[in-house]
Amino acid sequence: MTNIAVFGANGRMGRALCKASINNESTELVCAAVRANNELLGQAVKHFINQGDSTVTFSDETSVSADTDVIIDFTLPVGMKKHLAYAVAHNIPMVIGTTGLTAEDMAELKTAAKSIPIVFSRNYSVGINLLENLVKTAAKTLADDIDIEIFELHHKHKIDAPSGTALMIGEAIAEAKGWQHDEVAVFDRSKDEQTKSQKEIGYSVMRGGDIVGEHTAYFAADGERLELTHKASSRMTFAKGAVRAAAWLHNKPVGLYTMQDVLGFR
Ligand SMILES: NC(=O)C1=CN([C@@H]2O[C@H](COP(=O)(O)OP(=O)(O)OC[C@H]3O[C@@H](n4cnc5c(N)ncnc54)[C@H](OP(=O)(O)O)[C@@H]3O)[C@@H](O)[C@H]2O)C=CC1
Ligand SMILES: O=C(O)C1=N[C@H](C(=O)O)C[C@H](O)C1
Repeated sequence: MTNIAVFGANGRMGRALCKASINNESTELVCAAVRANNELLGQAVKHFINQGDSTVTFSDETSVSADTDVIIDFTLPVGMKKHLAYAVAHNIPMVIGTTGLTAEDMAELKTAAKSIPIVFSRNYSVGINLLENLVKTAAKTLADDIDIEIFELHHKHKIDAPSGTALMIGEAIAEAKGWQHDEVAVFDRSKDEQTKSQKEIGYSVMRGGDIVGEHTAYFAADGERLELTHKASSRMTFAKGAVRAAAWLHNKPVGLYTMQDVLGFR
């Protein structure tokens, strides 16, 4: 059994993670942590997530249950870094899904993974992790005159853009092509006064309503176009994946892992 503490437990993903931790037969939710000023402190989690059989109450993120085996964090970069420091200080493995991280944030995460085991993925669905491998095959197989674009759609509350998943897909394509992602990523064409170059990965973003998350990688040539699309229709998909990652991570050696490792894809 893996005892899980969910940080940011009142968030959209936090709620789904609490539910998934309760419902997975290899895991138990032992702690639902929120910020010290949160009005939910002390209230029963089961009422909040409509899950009848948990006795856990919301607790302060600075004092996590002593029997925690793995912390899960889907918050914001500033929160994630605070929670990462807590996990390192208390020697607790961590599953991280927070997106919008800078290169400096990633460097911090990699340093932390030298003292605790960490799974970090910008998408915990099985489908996107398979898509990551499919786009690599497409990028390697298709001729050099292909134009590559990534389009993502998310709900109106999402802060970071492009999504972490879109960047993950773009980075996978760049790696397969032998390109430096930073050199080929194009986020804005509004000031371009010339046509695109062949060595580009263009990103487009749509935000609206309650869209859970959709990603398409386009490989467009003269005369044909390949579109590889993934559509998530429930946050429980990501939550179940992250809880699966937590159970997998429990008792693993120190190091930085991804969902590709959890799924046995590499
Ligand atoms: N990797 C994946 O598969 C997925 C990743 N995500 C990512 O997960 C993250 C959260 O998304 P979502 O649940 O929709 O967002 P929400 O806005 O619903 O939740 C954010 C949570 O983070 C907490 N938080 C924010 N700032 C801090 C802080 N400084 N310290 C502590 N806690 C903080 C919030 O607490 P409070 O209410 O107190 O502000 C809240 O609980 C995003 O980065 C998103 O991109 C989402 C889905 C899948
Ligand atoms: O914020 C979200 O909702 C999501 N964020 C992740 C991302 O940035 O890729 C994953 C998923 O698409 C949902």
